Amino acid sequence: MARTMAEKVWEEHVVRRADGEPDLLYIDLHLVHEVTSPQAFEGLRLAGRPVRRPDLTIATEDHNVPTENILGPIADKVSRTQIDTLRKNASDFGVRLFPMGDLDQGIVHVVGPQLGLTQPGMTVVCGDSHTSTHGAFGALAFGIGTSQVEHVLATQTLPMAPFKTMAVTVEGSLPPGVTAKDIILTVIAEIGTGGGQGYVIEYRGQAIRELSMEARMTICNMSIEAGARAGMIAPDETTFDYVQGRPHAPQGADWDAAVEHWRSLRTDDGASFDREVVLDAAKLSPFVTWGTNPGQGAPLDGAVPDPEGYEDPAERAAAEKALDYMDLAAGTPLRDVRVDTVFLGSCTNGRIEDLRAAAEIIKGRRVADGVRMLVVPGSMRVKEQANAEGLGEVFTAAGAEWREAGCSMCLGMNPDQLKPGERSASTSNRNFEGRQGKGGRTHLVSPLVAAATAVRGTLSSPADL
Ligand SMILES: CC(C)[C@H](C(=O)O)[C@@H](O)C(=O)O
Ligand code: SF4
Repeated sequence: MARTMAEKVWEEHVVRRADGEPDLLYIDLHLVHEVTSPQAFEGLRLAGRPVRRPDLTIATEDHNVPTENILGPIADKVSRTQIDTLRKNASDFGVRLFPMGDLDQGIVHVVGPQLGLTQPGMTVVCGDSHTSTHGAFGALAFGIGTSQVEHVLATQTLPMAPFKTMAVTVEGSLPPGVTAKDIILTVIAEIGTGGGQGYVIEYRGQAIRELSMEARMTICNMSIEAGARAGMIAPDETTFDYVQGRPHAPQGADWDAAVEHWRSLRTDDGASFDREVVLDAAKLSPFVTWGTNPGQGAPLDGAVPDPEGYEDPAERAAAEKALDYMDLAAGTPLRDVRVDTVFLGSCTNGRIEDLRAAAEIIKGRRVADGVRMLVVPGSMRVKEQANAEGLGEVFTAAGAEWREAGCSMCLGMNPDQLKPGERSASTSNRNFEGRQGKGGRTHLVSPLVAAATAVRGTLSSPADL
């Protein structure tokens, strides 16, 4: 029978199947960070169990790290405790850790792919919802909770409930100036933040095939914002070129065998999906959010919607509440919305291509008066590469702050936060109330829109400059 890619990868990892029980899956790669791992390690400690496969487990510091003065002590006590606990756990259990100051440190979802740890056909888990990022390689990658983290640490397996399959096909080529971020924000606005619930989404079609690996990661990263269990893209030459030669990639004959296997993972012709969504790339344009969930978005060319326009009473009420929190009036052109802060970074858009795209726009220009721009590389390797290409200088010459790697202003777990009432254009993935700091207001945007907005001070695209 014709099968989808997700079904193939799943089947290859089933180690136990029994009637009326979830399949027990083998886990190829377990990524760990400081926020969701302390109780999991503590559970092992209490049970006197070791980590089953320390060689398949890798930890990094990202959420709680400051992005300035990283070698000094962490001022915030909670953050310091989280980091110290991870360091102790990694050392007690023999897990490799990338601490602040290490060249391999960075956001967990940037570090895995960059080291070649993430590979096609793998099962990847992490106690983090944006683990869906790794699906860009044709891996089946799930965010898991802390009790599941403990299960994987102890057994390298995980019982998993069955999933439904969805295909999101983006036909044709993207117009210039339209990016992966615009695709995924449009998809979420279309299917809603609950539209993906229970599904593994496979993104396909010409526009997806034409994306770089980094852009594919941006798309899969936000699958969770549509409520999906995971997102995937079929591995192809773009994938193989990206993985080849990375520190953990297979080599020589192993590489050839791996590529042959990876090619077999694509969805068979004639395989059926439980749901299909089709988008025409030519109709897409820069897309931004106006509300307080990632599905409340509109084309930048448009205006803040009128809640009266929603037929569904729940959607209308949500829009009213969002506009109130965001302090926006219905009908305001989105281009007139003034921001205080621009945040370029996160596991959605903090990779080298994102920085390059933004730097190209910022180069020779200035960040607008009264606007603060934070540029935060997703990893220290990204920072190193950016500096080698002169991008750091471009950002600082324009008046932006060029920081060290971490989650930073993507969420308020470190010193990089919005003040109450401040408004940001942010390349991250969540615009929930208070996400970037208590009372902060977030507009999700692409790196191109972030850069143009920094220059003009109002939500803008490079075409406006
Ligand atoms: C802290 C962590 C559990 C959380 C997640 O799971 O996604 C964070 O990374 C986020 O983006 O909100
Ligand atoms: S960058 Fe943001 S979304 Fe990504 S792992 Fe960190 S907090 Fe979560």
